[in-house]
Amino acid sequence: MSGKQRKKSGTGKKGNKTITSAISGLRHYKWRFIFGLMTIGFSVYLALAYISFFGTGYADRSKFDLPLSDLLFDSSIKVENLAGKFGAWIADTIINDWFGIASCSIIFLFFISGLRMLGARVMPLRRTFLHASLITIWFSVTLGFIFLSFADDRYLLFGGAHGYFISSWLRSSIGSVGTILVILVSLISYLAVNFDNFIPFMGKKLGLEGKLPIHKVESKQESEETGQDAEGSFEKIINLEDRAKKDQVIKNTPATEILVQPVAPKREFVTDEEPDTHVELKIEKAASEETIPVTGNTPLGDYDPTLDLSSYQLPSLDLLNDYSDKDTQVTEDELIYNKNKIVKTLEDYKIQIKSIKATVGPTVTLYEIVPMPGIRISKIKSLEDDIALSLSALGIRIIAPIPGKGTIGIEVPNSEPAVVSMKSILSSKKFQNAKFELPVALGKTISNETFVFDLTKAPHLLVAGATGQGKSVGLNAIITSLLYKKHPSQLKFVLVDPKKVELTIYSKIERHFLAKMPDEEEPIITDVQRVVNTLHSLTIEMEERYDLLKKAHTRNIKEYNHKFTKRELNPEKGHRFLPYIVVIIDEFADLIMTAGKEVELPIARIAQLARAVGIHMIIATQRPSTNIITGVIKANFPTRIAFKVASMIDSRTILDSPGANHLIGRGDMLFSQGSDLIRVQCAFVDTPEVEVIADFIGSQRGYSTAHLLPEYIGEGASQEVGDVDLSKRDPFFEEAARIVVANQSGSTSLIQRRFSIGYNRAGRIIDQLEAAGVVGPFEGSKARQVLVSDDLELERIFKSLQQ
Ligand SMILES: Nc1ncnc2c1ncn2[C@@H]1O[C@H](COP(=O)(O)OP(=O)(O)OP(=O)(O)O)[C@@H](O)[C@H]1O
Repeated sequence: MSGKQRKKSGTGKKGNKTITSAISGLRHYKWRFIFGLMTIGFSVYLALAYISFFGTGYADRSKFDLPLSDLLFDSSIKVENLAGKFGAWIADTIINDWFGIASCSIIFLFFISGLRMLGARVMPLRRTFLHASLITIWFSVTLGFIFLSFADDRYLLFGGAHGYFISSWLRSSIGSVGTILVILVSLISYLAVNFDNFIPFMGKKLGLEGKLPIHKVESKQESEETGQDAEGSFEKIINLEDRAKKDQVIKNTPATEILVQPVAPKREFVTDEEPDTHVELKIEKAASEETIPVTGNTPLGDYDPTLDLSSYQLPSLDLLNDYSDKDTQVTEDELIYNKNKIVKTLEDYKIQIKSIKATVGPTVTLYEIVPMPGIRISKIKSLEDDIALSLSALGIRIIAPIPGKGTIGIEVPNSEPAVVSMKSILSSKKFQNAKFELPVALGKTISNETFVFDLTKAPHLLVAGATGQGKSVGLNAIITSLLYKKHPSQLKFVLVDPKKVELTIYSKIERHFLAKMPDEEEPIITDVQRVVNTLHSLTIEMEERYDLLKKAHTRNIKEYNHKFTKRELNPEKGHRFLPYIVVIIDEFADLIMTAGKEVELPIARIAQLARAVGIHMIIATQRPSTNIITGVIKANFPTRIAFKVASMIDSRTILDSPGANHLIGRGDMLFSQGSDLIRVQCAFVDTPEVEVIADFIGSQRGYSTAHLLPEYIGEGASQEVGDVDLSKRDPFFEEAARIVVANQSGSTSLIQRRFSIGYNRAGRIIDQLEAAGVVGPFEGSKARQVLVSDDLELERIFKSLQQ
């Protein structure tokens, strides 16, 4: 390729990049806000022009035949329309030249688009557009037909030019009666397709009840669910797709069948001549033909936790920026210069080299040398500073020997480090094909390989580094990788950010990915007391999860969830799908300084035990001193990440070895797991990119609240049964007692879940049950013993309480 050609293709690439970055810039929420506002403004203006046209169109009609430029720029021409000359012209165009008075749908569509750009969760655009278009065309033709004979001498064409043209064509082709039939049949078909209750409604009106091919069960369930009558509403049309799926779940059809079922039009389920129950029967038959599970339960497909938010879409890679234009290659000259300097410095100290090999990484190049036999490795190691001096470069690190290779490595920073974009890392095969439970793509290693690790194996992570060296970017990279792989039903974050700036971006994904205690306002925890309470609440969650694991005879969350999805665990007995919980604590030092042991102990306890139940912690600090990263913390956080730190002592505090003090900053880091120490260039993800991702997730349908952690009762709360006043029993008391006896389990969480109440109230009910003699006393984390064995005995207790 000639130099010219190369230059040309380079420019083309750059052009593409400019367009891509411009597009991703436009997706930024601020731009969306501006466009949204402009679109709404335009729709209001159109509405004004449209409404005003009905009063002023007659007076203005002589102006509409003028060319637009004359109309707009000739100041002697005046119009009556309140939206001015342009308004008069556009109203005349959309009404008379297009679809007549039904053109108001265009204004409505603009308005809805504007609201959606502003982030409002109103009607889905594509479906609204489809329905609005069908309704507009129908009205246009119908009005065109009705007012056909007035068309020539009026300033207002009710059906517009479109309606006039189509209806006159229809009338000349199939006559007036044919046209009326077309209009009526199309209307009835539309209503029948989109309103489930239309056919039964018509059947009833025409006295054909029970003779029409309808799906009674579905209609019944639907009206029970919505409380709406036959006519339904537009809202109902647009929710049809979701509801169709939900109905399938209710009917216990196998999951595989649900997924392949065409969702929206319910008429798919209708078989012309068959009785109402046919569809139901067919589904059940299909299910019973499958092998019946050993448990003898009704055969069900695997439980799919993602069905709760079945339309959820993972963020796409387009949301991320590509920083590859900042990619700079290390030149051959630079490599040779560095090699010569290294060889010369070593020779100065009488160290002969057999061979030297360079591996170019994104920010650092590794020179691997094989010394002549008889050279002591410690001698080379001691020359770190001399080599740094001769290369006049900071951040030189000597690895002697490179584990498993028998060579000595000298890492030299590149003169122009490249930025490793998050996009390149997430699009890598290694990450895309990663089969880990919680895959985290961190960056690129020195040999330019994508570095991916499994957080569940970590199982907790300590991140440290001096200020401004890339910690926050690192945390964002971790969160981003998880968001790109996991469905909201599978993962929840607990975010602690005493600085109140770094993690607040994620509050938008509260109803998808965040967990918090009930009654908490803010999803991101910034206050020390709330941190302490949340940590205790996590400890309760951990204990509850251990209970569930024990009851299910499983050893860890993976086995438990597997059993649950295979429907081998009964939700009636308190079993539930357990999402992973990742607790991220930024600025851990601030917490330790203010709350000391109050936070250290629960953190250590969770870190010691929570691995098996799917709770993982990531704590970050800029002050890696021994009073912050204590022995207890260190012992429980085996995986550590060190960004550049100020001193060798700090490096030892984090990694138990020097090295982090020789890093070059800007995301250059050492990843330590067990005895492995890997140098990685952290992927770069900028705050606006994270905002766009959070916006994308936040704008999708989510759960009604954040994932709720168990309520935590402070230490002072009384457990005294003597205080319980049985004359003021909770309204759920009797029902709770029946559940406890039926399940023979006196667990607070069971009651909490059954009645969807907070931990405090469930705890009070349990105390009342204890006072009434239904359950035994408090036994630590174990569920209480149930003292009543059957309903008869329970009824006797209820009677005695009423006396
Ligand atoms: N992986 C990276 N690649 C390129 N540049 C980076 C990378 N990580 C960080 N930087 C640069 O370093 C700057 C500081 O990073 P960051 O905000 O993550 O530091 P920090 O350690 O969190 O600082 P603080 O503790 O003060 O919040 C970023 O604005 C960015 O310019």
